[in-house]
Amino acid sequence: MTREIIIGTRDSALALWQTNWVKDKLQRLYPDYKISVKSVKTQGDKILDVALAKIGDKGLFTKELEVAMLAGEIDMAVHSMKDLPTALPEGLAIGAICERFDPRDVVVSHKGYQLADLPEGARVATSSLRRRAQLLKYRPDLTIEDVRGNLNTRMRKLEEQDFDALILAAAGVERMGWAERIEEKIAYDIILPAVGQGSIGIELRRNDVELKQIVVAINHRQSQLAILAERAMLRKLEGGCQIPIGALALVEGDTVTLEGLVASLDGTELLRDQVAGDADQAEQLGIQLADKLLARGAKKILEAVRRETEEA
Ligand SMILES: NCc1[nH]cc(CCC(=O)O)c1CC(=O)O
Repeated sequence: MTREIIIGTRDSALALWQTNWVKDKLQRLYPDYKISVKSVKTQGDKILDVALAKIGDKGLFTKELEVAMLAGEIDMAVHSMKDLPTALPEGLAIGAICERFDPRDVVVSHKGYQLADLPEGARVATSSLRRRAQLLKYRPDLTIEDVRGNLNTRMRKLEEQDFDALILAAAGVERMGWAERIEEKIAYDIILPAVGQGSIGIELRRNDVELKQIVVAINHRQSQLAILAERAMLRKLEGGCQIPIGALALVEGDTVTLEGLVASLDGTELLRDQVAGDADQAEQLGIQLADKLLARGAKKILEAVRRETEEA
């Protein structure tokens, strides 16, 4: 007899889209399994009035799902890889990393602006310290405004609060069906994405051998190597998601090229570097890049950021 597989997810529209995408893929490959979806509210979905940087506890969008998984209420959780902390709880593991979508950040603007033609002092909305730092490095005149909430809420606030532009991940905007609202896909030399951005991952119980064998079918090797390299860099730098750290690994044939960045909150100090090497050394490359950045002074920048975000 085949068992039922219960997939846990947050209940935001994007999370549900992602979960159904995974469910459909699995159901097509394994028509005999009954696969169902159960939604769980996470801290990150409940606390909507506080800036992310201030509540920047690791696993804000994932913890409740992990608790439910360990309790056996769900069998696996579908996450945006960028929201999944680099250290997982004892007993859980990443079972698959699906093919990455476009990792870039994008500009959405009801006024039709791209970054280069935003007027002096324009108000740009993002709650990400990584985006803020890089935007200020590129355009120190911009006013960065905090915006919280799921994608629907942020899109609404763009117009309600009359921001000039809103920065979001291409993957989320496109999954929500809003591709035509994108004014610009931001080049990597202006904004390096978040670790894991654009990729959907599956977390499961380490000892669930049957499910592990099922989900590897939707693992995408190149995306997995890229994201493992990025996560190894992040882990070594000990940054949560609310620290100005960016990364992007590209895998071509047997080679991984990994670029990474650490910045101060105002973008005035910004270290960017890259390493390249063998794809089967992806995680070592991430550590190598972190070491390279640390040798250039990343530690001082990160310590200052932690102090400043705690004070804020
Ligand atoms: N932190 C929220 C979040 N988590 C994942 C995505 C986008 C989808 C993805 O990166 O796979 C978003 C929205 C955004 O940053 O615009």
